[in-house]
Amino acid sequence: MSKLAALRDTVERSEPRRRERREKSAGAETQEPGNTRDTEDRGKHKMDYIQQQQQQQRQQHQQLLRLTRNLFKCSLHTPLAFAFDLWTMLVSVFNSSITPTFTLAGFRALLPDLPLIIVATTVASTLFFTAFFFIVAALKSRSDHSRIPKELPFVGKNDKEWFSALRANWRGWFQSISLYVQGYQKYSKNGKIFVVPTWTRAPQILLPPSMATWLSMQPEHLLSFPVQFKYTVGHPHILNNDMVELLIKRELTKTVGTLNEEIIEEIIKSTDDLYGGSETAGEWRERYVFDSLARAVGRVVSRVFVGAELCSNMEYVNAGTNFSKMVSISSYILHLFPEFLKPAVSILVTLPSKYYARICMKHLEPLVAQRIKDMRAKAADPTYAWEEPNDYVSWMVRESFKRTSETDTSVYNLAYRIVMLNFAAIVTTTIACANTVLDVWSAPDAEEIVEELRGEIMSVLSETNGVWTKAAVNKMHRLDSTIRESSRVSGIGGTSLARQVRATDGVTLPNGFVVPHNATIGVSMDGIHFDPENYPDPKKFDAFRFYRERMEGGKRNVDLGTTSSKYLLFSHGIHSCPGRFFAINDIKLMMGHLLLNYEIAPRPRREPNISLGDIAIVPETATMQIRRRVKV
Ligand code: HEM
Repeated sequence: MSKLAALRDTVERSEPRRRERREKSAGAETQEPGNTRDTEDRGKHKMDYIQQQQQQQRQQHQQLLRLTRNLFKCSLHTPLAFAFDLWTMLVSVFNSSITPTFTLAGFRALLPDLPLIIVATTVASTLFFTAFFFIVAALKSRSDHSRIPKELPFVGKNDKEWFSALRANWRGWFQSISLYVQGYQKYSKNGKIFVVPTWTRAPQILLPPSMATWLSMQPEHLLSFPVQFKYTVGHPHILNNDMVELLIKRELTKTVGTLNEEIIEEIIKSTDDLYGGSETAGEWRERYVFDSLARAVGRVVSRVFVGAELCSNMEYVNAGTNFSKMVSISSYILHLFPEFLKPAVSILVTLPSKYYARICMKHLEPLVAQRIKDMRAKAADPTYAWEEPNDYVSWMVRESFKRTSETDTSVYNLAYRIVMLNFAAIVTTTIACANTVLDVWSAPDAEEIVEELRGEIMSVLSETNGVWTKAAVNKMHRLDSTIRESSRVSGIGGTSLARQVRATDGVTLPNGFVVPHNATIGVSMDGIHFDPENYPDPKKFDAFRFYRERMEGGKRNVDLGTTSSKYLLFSHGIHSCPGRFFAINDIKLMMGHLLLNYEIAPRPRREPNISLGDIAIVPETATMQIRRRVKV
């Protein structure tokens, strides 16, 4: 019997039973309590009725399962059948009802078996695309590997294997951390250079830590960050422009601490919405760690970027987060293709990020246009009844008044800068918050850590009447140490200071070795962060490690914002993250508020971050049990 015939059979066989059940249940409904004479009969009848209902529900579930199994088997049959199956499944899930399933399945069952030609075309095209993808990946990896100087040791590649370059890249995709740490121990510790494969990019040449400071000081025209914004984001005139970074350094960093009242207000609103306000005290809720924090962080960061009104529009906030995710995903996909195919492939793979950028722009363009109008009106007439908000949009518009080019003045270009600012700020800050929550509340001594942190925060805030002043936040050294330590052990990826050689003649390293044009270089961040010479017992999450170094070791440069060749979360040198002081302030405020106002249940284990190539992804399925604390 063909699969489709099997489905038709299931549907037909189930129909009389369904009719019978419907009749029974209709009868039961009319006979229910009102039709019985005495109380005993009524009670018995009610019990029967409930049991009947339960049994009916059980049968419906079983049928749904059986039907779904059959539908999936049939999915293999034809693409058209697959589309129907998917639709049927979705309807069933959303309606939690079996009726539409039967209707659609019945309709599906009426379809004739589609001709063999369609089945053959589907199979042939799948095989063709798989073979095409395999050949493209094999050729690209071979060409990428051939550009690496032969004399450098390669970790994770065996030249004697068939398709050695492709297989090495595969290892670079799934075993990256062990390769980075292995190569670091064997070569970097001895001052030598080595190479690691990456599935997506060309193999990366990793330099010993002794060259990290040199690497961090190289100018952009020699070595630059290996991004593909050309394809993933476009708008080169906006990206290759100084305005975003200038305003972060000149305005945003200067205001860190001064906008804490607004930031705390937004933190309170967003955490009340997500985790419950004081009226819910004591009630446990289960929340996804990453997703819920992304919503809160997106809102908080946006308060300073775009002001009080737009920051609470969750369509805008979520679109900003999704834009960042989709740009990263499309970049990873594009890295799989050779340069000449990227323009064509990018049209398809950037559709999701373009969609989210459009949602952001729908809100940003009118905001920027209105701000320009208001600021001009106020400049022309100081009595104009309008107060300029102290946010990134105002700083940007004021800066644009000093400039003349279309890139720096058009509403579209100014609004798109905010989209890119979100890209740099939201996901990175969320990762740091999510890692901290997971590391603290999964630690064996979670309760003691939380008690000490609460004690510190309360003691500092008692000196400022509960106000989160800049000085107060700076005094929270235990909190700072906890976030820094979490980012050391959990981090954002396996390598740091990744740079592509732009100089056509290559670049000469401090030891005289010449790295060729277009090669990618960097340092093994995992190796450095897990080196026992840098951090005793390096794999342990030791929340107060840096606090002790500060208090007992007399070290002053161990706060979260200090970068060094041994601590690379924010990179190091001339390209170290300019937004880190703003990010750190936000993370401390967010964690401080959670610690003081919420209780998070200790977690049985810390789900490991997922290492994909050179990035570390916080497991999005990790959840936390959280409740509002009862204040005494
Ligand atoms: C915990 C949060 C954050 C982390 C871990 C982080 C990390 C980084 C890293 C590793 C880089 C690359 C530096 C390099 O080229 O080697 C970077 C660059 C950058 N970050 Fe951040 N960042 C964070 C938050 C932010 C925020 C909140 C903003 C904006 C307000 C921001 C704006 C930027 C910009 C504009 C660059 C590019 C700098 C350049 O090209 O020279 N970042 N960040």
